Amino acid sequence: MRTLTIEPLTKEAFAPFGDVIETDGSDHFMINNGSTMRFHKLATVQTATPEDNAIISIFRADAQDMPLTVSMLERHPLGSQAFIPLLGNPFLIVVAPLGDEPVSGLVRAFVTNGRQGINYHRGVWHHPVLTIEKRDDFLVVDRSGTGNNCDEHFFKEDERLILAPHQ
Ligand SMILES: NC(=O)N[C@@H](O)C(=O)O
Ligand code: NI
Repeated sequence: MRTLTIEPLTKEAFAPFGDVIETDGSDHFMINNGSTMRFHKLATVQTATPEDNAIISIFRADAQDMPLTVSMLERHPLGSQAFIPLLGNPFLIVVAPLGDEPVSGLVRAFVTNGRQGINYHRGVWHHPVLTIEKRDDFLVVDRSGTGNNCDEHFFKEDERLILAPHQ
């Protein structure tokens, strides 16, 4: 099984998968009579139909045992999904490009710097949220509406991958 190289998260590297939500290097302008800096339109919430809603949730996620065998990825065909860390901790991301199924050889892993969130675009294959801390809180912005919005793909045994952040 291939051990994933864990790349530092950057807007450029993550562009095929979605947006990086961060102040560093982002467009901004002053508002509120000069008392507030607005980092504007860092990501767009994607939905599928006019009846859909963009909703805001909090995920309190417990750490997976590491090293982790990545045996599955999921995608949300009807909407984007954003994870914004509430406690300032780095977290791990495992993604694969759009397609009918994730391609094991194209799976990539990233680690955030604690000041970054991400917004998976519609249909981007990703692993369910992966903390580095024992437990961590995320603000999550995603789509609510009718129909199935979560496809899961389970890799064949020889396609599975290893995520080993502490080595
Ligand atoms: N199932 C759910 O709401 N969470 C996943 O989509 C995830 O990416 O963690
Ligand atoms: Ni998801």
